[in-house]
Parts: sequence; C-alpha cells; structure tokens
Amino acid sequence: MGLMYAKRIVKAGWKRVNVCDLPSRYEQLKVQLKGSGLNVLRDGHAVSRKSDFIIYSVEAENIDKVVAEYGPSTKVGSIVTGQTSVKEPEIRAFEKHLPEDVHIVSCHSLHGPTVDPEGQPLVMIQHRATKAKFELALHIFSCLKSRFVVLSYKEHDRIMADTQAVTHVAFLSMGTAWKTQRQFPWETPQYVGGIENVKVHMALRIYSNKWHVYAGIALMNPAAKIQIKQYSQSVSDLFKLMIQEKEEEFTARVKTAGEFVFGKTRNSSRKPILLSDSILDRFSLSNVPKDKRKPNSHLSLLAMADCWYSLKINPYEHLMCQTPLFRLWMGITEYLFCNLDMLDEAIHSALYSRDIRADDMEFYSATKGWAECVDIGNTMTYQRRFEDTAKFFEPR
Ligand SMILES: NC(=O)C1=CN([C@@H]2O[C@H](COP(=O)(O)OP(=O)(O)OC[C@H]3O[C@@H](n4cnc5c(N)ncnc54)[C@H](OP(=O)(O)O)[C@@H]3O)[C@@H](O)[C@H]2O)C=CC1
Ligand SMILES: O=C(O)C(=O)Cc1ccc(O)cc1
Repeated sequence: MGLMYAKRIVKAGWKRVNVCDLPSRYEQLKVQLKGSGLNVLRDGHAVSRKSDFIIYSVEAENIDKVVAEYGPSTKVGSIVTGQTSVKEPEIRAFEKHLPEDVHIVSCHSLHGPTVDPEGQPLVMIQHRATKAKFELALHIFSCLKSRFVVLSYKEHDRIMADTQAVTHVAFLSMGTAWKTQRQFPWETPQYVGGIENVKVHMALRIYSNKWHVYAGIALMNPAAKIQIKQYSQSVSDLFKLMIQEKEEEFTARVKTAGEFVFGKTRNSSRKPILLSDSILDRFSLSNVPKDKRKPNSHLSLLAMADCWYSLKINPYEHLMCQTPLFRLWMGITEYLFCNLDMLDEAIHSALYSRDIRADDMEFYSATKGWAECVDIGNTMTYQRRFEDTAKFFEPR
C-alpha cells in the first residue's frame, strides 16, 4: 500500500517523495525503485527528519514498535499519517511516541493495493491537526481520486468491525471448510453459478493476500470480537435448527432477519445493490454445467442476516465505507433474500438436503475455530490457520 501511495504521489508532481523499507532492504529497494522518481532512504529516521508529510504504512501489529523507533525523529510542524486498517493502536502509538509539535491525520484506503483508488472510499481522520494541515493532507491525497469519508478514529473502528472483520471471517471459514474437506469448490456441484462465484473468488482472493492484514483487522480492533462472536453464534444456532429439521422455527428466524435487513429496501429510498446472477455467471471457475448444480443451503449468508439482525445493524448505513469485498458480500446476501424462490430453496435445502450437511458441518466448525482464535487473540495461531488453508489452494 505504501508503494502504491508513493508512486501516485510522485506521479502527481510532488517534487521529493522519500521512501524507506527496513534498513536491511535498503540496497534492494534502491535497485527496485531505480528510475521511479522516488528518493529511497535508509530508514524511518531519515524519512522522518526530512519530510513535511509522513505516512506510516506498516503491519498493524508493528505500528507501536515502528512509531516508537522513528517517531522521535519527526520534523517539527510536519503532518504524520498512518494507513493501518485499525486505528485504535495506531492513534495510541502516535499519541505516545510523536512529539507534541507535529500534526496527526490518519487515513485508510478501503481497498487493496491492486485496486484502482479512483472513486473508492478513503477514510480521513483529523485527530490532532489544525484545519489548514488537515486540508493540506486532503490536497495531497486528492491525487488518488478517491472519495473522502471524514470520520473519528472510533467511528472508523466500529464501522470496520461491522463491515470488514465479519466479512473476512465468513470467507476465511469457507476456505477452511473447503480445505478440511480437501475440496476445490469449483469442482463440486454445490458451488456452481452466480453467487457461488463470489464466494469462491473472494475466499481465494483473501487467501492469496498477506495474513497480517486480516489478522490486524480481526485481532487489534476491540469491536471486531463482538461481531465475529455473533456471526459464529448465528451459524451455530441456525445449524442446530437445521440438523433437528425444526422447519417452523428455522424459517421464522431466517425470515425475521431478512425482513429486518432487506424488507424495507423495496419501499424506501435506500438503493439496493442488485447483483445479477447472469453477470456473476460470467466469472465462473467451474466446469460443472449449471443444470447439474445442486441447491445450496447458503448457511453463510443466512447467518450473516441473522447476525445483522441480532446486533441490530443496518448494513446499508455502512455502504459509505464499503470495501469491494463487503459490497460483494452484502450484494450476494441481498440477492438471496430478495429472490424469494431462491430463499425458499435455500431454506428447504438447509433443512432436508442431507448431502450438503457435511459442508455445512465443516463450515460451522470453521467459524467456531476462527471465532475462538480471534477471541483468544493469538497472532501466531491466526497466522498458522491462515497459511494452512492458503497452502491448500496455492497449487491451483
Ligand atoms: N493490503 C491491503 O489490502 C490493505 C492494507 N492496509 C493496511 O496497510 C498497511 C500495510 O499493508 P500492506 O501494504 O498490505 O502490507 P505489506 O506487508 O506489503 O507492507 C508493510 C511494509 O512495512 C514494512 N515495514 C515493517 N517494519 C518496518 C520498519 N521498521 N521500517 C520500514 N518498513 C517497515 C514491511 O517491510 P518487509 O516486507 O521488508 O518486512 C513491509 O514492506 C497494513 O497496516 C494494512 O492493514 C490498508 C488497506 C488495504
Ligand atoms: O476489501 C477487503 O475487505 C479486502 O480484503 C481489501 C482490504 C484489506 C484491508 C483493508 O484495510 C482494506 C481493504
């Protein structure tokens, strides 16, 4: 992310853009960035002493250590910003280690480094900065052509817990469930067609990224634990009703949640996302013909609506802070709940299709495992779980 920012800022015409990685990577970085127009320096001290606008773009887990080391070298009067995905630890580190005479403006691009920032949300936080310095920060970042969303750091973390953290756990759990079954989903008839493609592609996308990004979001944002715990509880509650074939209770629970989250979209000014099954079909990885598809219970999506209902969250209110993944996740949940035939088919399969129970059982176990891992908060366990599943998909 740091490199993406630096390249765009230099392209916008700012004359001297200083960058660094770890000192051990200095020589390598000089070679890598030769001719880029970026001024490669040995370490964060060198960058901090010379620069009027400083962006920390390091792992959330390392932010305290890195700011503790380089923060005291910050140039008087400069603006310091951070691009970690969770703001509480970043703000704490800035307040603790930065000199009093510098300004703090935090930021967060709500997309990955390979996504074009144009039009994507960029959260801006005027934490400890004058109006003029905040406006200067906005001016510098305007070269990204993103859509600014101004929030406090607390608002940011609460929204990200509702959007990113719980979405990631759902996709991580799908991946873990497929790995446990030694199953590539695009080879099986439950995962053919429209919204299944979103599940498969997004789970693969997450597992091909760096584990620390997702670990930071889940483990370091205090609000994330609550959402993730409830999502796992919703999966568990629905799964128990499914295997007992408690049709009335299960159906009522699913429909109540659906009505709460999506019922109002039809007669309000809220714009639905309206994904189209036929467009999503174009991105299929599967070579199983669509007419050979088996109905799916969509436990992951039913549980998402149940979780939003249980926590009284209106996800449409968070669309101003959408990441591409959250938008797609919400889009397929909306798609299921607004297509009543499909929803009834999912409810019926959930209760009576025995051949998908194995998948649902593994999904249930996987969410439990991820929720426990987040609750305990151990980074090494998170890394191990993430990399184990990533390794399963890697050869494909
Ligand atoms: N990836 C994404 O989709 C997004 C990520 N973010 C956030 O942005 C931040 C960066 O993530 P991302 O770019 O993906 O991850 P990367 O791992 O690519 O970037 C982190 C970089 O920080 C470097 N680093 C660590 N310690 C130091 C140090 N002491 N001095 C200099 N450099 C150091 C690392 O060096 P080395 O590799 O040599 O160890 C690495 O290059 C994270 O906080 C993440 O949460 C925000 C939005 C989107
Ligand atoms: O869209 C998502 O949720 C992603 O996985 C990409 C991403 C990762 C980390 C961020 O802080 C912002 C975006």
